Amino acid sequence: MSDTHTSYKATVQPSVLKGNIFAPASKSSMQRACAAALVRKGESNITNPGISNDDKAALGVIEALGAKWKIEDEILKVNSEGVNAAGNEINCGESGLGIRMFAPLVALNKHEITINGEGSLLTRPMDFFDEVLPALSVSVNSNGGKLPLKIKGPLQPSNITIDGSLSSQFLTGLLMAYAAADASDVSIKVIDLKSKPYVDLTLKVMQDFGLKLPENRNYEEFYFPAIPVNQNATVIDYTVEGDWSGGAFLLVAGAVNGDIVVKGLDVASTQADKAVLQALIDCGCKISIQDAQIEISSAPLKAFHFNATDCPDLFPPLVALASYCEGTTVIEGVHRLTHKESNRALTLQDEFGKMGVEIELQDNLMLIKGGKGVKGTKVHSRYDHRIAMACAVAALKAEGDTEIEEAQAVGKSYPNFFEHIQQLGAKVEKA
Ligand SMILES: O=C(O)C1=C[C@@H](OP(=O)(O)O)[C@@H](O)[C@H](O)C1
Ligand SMILES: C=C(OP(=O)(O)O)C(=O)O
Repeated sequence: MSDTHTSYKATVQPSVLKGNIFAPASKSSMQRACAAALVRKGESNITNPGISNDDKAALGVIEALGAKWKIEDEILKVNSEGVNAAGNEINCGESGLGIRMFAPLVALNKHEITINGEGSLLTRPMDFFDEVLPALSVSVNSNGGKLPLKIKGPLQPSNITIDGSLSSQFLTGLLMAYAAADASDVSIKVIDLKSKPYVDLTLKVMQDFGLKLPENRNYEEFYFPAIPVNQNATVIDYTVEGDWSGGAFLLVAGAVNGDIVVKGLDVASTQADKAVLQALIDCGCKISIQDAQIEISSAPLKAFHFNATDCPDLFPPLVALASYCEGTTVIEGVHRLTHKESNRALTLQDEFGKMGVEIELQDNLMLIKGGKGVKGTKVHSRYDHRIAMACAVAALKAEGDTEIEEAQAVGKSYPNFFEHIQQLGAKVEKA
């Protein structure tokens, strides 16, 4: 497998896309599957495993927490006896979901374990754990609310109330850990939960792996009943879903300058970023949504309104789309962008500004003044995979070439992104 961390610049020339492409595996689905396969005792066979840096980090974590895994005939086979860390260090790479989902699982161990990460993860907030884990009998020592975290359990589920407004990922981790600890007659109450569909995905994966499932009381309370569950009965077969988050860039590429078919995206998925379909319909591109594939091609595009509060990862592809839509597009949910791999409201404003697209930020609203032409120039990924992909898609119909520095950032979620658009006819050079 090629190294997805080595720095490179990608130069994208204006290109018309044509043909068929499969969306990549969803890292949200894959990372959850890894966690669920670790939690249950027995064998899990995971088809369509992801290969992104975040996915690889998740495999490293479950191994450090006691699971054994191998890839055979393209199927990821995980064997676990439940969470049981041999060592005292865990590294979550650059994955926000990784640290927030695995930290409560790490806390199931009795001995002290240090959790660390890399790149932008080192500056993202983790103070949630300082506040919440002590209420579950876990001692925590963070670096002023940042990584590294030193955690010593074992975590004991109890009735707690948490704040869900910063990220849903903390809840995802607690739900997995409560299931692993066989939580009984206890609930997690959540105030102001954001990114709700991501919690639906967590519950779906827990169900698919036969873990103990809480009752979802209107996203305000998750109640684990006092009924025991046999989490270990059979071999589990799970298929990692196609990725609506990465797929959104392909779909937008089709809408901006193409006539393509994107396969492997399930319209019945609980993934938050499936909502990209609404924006595509509203902007007036040609789109035909079928069970197994989406056909999409360009047409005169018009500005649209979209609320991305619960699907914040759609901001970057939608900004690329809005750049080509006549009029001012308004996207709500800017507050959700501050603590991603970059502060995405500002990085989108800066990098698209270089391409001649004016973006105005009005508190929670982003206004993109589209339809005035996009100019190819030198931009920077800001070490954020979604900024790199947004610039690349915007480059497809720009005037002149676009040079994207530190384009290897795409490896976090979609290492084959540039190869995929090349297969569709995009002229891309990596150097
Ligand atoms: O659970 C997940 O897989 C994710 C949840 C979202 O984060 P928030 O819940 O912090 O919005 C999303 O932005 C992130 O890329 C992946
Ligand atoms: C924010 C993202 O991921 P995470 O929070 O898991 O690092 C993302 O993929 O855009």
